[in-house]
Amino acid sequence: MSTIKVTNPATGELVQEVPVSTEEEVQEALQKGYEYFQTWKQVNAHERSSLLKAWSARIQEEKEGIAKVMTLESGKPLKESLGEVDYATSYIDWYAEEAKRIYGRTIPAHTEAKRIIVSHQPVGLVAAITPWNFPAAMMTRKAAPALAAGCTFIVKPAEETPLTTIRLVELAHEVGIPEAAAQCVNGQGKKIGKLFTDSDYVRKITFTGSTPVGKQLMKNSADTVKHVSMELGGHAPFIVAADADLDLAVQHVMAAKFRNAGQTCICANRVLVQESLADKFIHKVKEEVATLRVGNGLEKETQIGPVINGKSFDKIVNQIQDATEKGAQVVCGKEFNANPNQGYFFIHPTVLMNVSEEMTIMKEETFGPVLPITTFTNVEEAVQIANSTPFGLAAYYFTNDYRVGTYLHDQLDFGIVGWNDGAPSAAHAPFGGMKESGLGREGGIEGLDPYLETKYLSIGGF
Ligand SMILES: NC(=O)c1ccc[n+]([C@@H]2O[C@H](COP(=O)([O-])OP(=O)(O)OC[C@H]3O[C@@H](n4cnc5c(N)ncnc54)[C@H](O)[C@@H]3O)[C@@H](O)[C@H]2O)c1
Ligand SMILES: N[C@@H](CC=O)C(=O)O
Repeated sequence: MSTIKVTNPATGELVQEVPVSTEEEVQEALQKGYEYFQTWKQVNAHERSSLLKAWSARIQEEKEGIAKVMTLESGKPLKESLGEVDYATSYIDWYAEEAKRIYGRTIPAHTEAKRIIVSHQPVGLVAAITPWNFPAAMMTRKAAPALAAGCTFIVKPAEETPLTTIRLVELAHEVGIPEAAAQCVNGQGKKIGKLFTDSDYVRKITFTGSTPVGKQLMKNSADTVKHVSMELGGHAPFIVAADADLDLAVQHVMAAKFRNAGQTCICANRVLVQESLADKFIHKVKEEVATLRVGNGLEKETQIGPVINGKSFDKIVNQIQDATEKGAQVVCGKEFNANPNQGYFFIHPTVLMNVSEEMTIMKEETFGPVLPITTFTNVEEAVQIANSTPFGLAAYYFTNDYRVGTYLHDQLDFGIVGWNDGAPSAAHAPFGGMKESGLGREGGIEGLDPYLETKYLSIGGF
């Protein structure tokens, strides 16, 4: 039997081995999900809602255990893993309520002889592929709206972090969500992704991960014209205007950059500070970064865990080296504590100044605890730098001038905009990107639409 070896990126130790689903098992699961859809879609919305609420409550009962597993497989500090369990159940709670609000409408007809009615029905079997950086929340924010809408659901978690997802799916079954309505298969992304996209049983692919993989999934979904939702990479600018509240901006850049060791798709990836405030800002950030404790996520005082694997470690180190070779100065950081042979990968929080647009770090997502700072002279220039990327997920700006704030809101080509706010994620708000950062929204009322078909009924003969 082939297995995935799940290892702890803080120690390199084996956490658990997980059986890889065979092609036959995946096909069987897809068929089961497809067939059961006919039953699940008829379960009334209030019952689906109650089952989702029971699932959320059961996860909360096991919060500590789930968080520990999450830390072991992802390296995330335990406090953040506990926070992610809450974040994950907040999606289930939200869609448990939304399940009861899938309304239709009537449209005034153009003739007395007709009635026009619009209703919604679930799209069918939904196949999800999820990343390692939020192994609980990225799954529940797909599973909860899918199940709420009446879709059946199958997920393939990241190879690095399958354990959290497997447990959450088991808990769904424990509370009575039928096994065929929520399934989990495990294995290599490319292989299982192809089985998902090739399958006629699957009506929708929902993915969170890198942009190249998202593009491939979209291409592969074209032959069967599947619905797709794509939550892909980001390259968030964090703009600090001259009039900004400095303490607030620094507090929020710390959260927006260093959460999960910089491994979130909405992490601040480029900091743009107006020239007159730059020295003060850099000084304060340096002081704050110096207080961050790097270590094993299970240790109570740890704020920055390891990065997920050697590939990620190399990418981040290369970005730092490229920047320094091209003239960036290291304000603090550039200490590494990694041993590829033993399988652990730590990068100490690093702040770079004098970065410029030709450096790789200003073009590519970092997914690590590195904060590059550049300056701008006026807001028009800040917008030009911020928008000069194929990505359009999150952008942040700090200003107390409503004219500057409104201008930036209007000009920035990003799906999520934080004005004096570096932590915009919430289950009740639409999360998603423009341009190559994705398609569709997760969370909020918008997060249910991608799981619903619109059906228009025209009744004649009146
Ligand atoms: N938007 C996000 O939340 C997010 C999350 C994780 C990674 N990323 C980005 O992706 C980069 C690399 O991380 P990664 O390699 O783990 O991401 P990835 O896109 O390769 O992996 C994410 C998921 O996709 C699966 N996958 C991989 N190749 C696939 C394929 N060809 N077909 C179908 N599924 C496939 C993986 O098994 C995993 O479940 C990061 O540096 C970051 O830029 C973004
Ligand atoms: N960090 C994101 C998800 C992607 O990384 C969130 O805040 O939900």
